[in-house]
Amino acid sequence: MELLEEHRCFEGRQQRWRHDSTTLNCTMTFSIFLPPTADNVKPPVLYWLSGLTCNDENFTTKAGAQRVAAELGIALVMPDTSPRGDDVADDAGYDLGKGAGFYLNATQEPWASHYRMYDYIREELPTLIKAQFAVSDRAAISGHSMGGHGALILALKNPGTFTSVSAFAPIVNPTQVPWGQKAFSNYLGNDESTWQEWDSCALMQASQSQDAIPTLIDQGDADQFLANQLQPAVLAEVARLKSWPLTLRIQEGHDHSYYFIASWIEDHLRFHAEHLFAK
Ligand SMILES: N[C@@H](CCC(=O)N[C@@H](CSC=O)C(=O)NCC(=O)O)C(=O)O
Repeated sequence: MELLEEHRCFEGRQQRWRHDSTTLNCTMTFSIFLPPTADNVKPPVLYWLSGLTCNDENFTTKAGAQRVAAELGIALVMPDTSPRGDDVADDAGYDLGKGAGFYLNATQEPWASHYRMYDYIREELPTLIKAQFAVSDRAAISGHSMGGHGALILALKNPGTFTSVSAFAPIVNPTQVPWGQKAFSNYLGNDESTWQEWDSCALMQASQSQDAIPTLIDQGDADQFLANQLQPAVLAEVARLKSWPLTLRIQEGHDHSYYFIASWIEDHLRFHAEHLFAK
């Protein structure tokens, strides 16, 4: 691992690291915020998954999460959104290829050799974080848009791994909307039955009641992608039918930007803290 940057931030440390990923078969960069802690106290971790076109720095520099994470004693881990490098397949569109990994494991060429973001976030990155940093085993997950989809599917597919999940303007039903259909047909192929295991609505529909975890979704009503890409009400309806503890909040006047995330991230951190620190 190579330390690329380090900054004091409130009473904690904001760092950026580069490492070789065996899962993704390329060099990756991630950011981490380490809060101040008393000696021998290991903070829990909130994994943040960003959206289309992002890398690890969008959330780090725009969301303003560090002040409250420092106060609460939560470490923040911000991975990149896709594999990177000259030999990694890409597409001219902003919604496919680099910056658009969709947190799944691709099965189709030319994507399959690198695009395994699901395995990277589920296994390789947490293993590395726990080995290299003094953090506890307790973890929660959150994300925005494509990253909200990622957070939801990671939580739904891995019962017991996360204490809680939250999302800002997530793509909840990717099998039914243009962003998801473009990504899934390329990464997974045209057999739509293989898409279901990457769709949070389908996963929640098939979930067991004992696996439900507290879930918070914020959605701006002035979001330009709300009607044709996001539709969080579809997941809220599945949650209602399954008695899954999901709270969907519609935030008046907010769009899809990081100004929206910055406005509500404190609520999400306090929501996760309640569950990360529960006895
Ligand atoms: N360029 C695109 C829209 C790209 C965009 O809005 N990206 C969002 C995430 S969208 C869903 O995953 C984002 O977070 N951008 C980075 C930022 O710092 O704002 C278009 O013009 O339509």
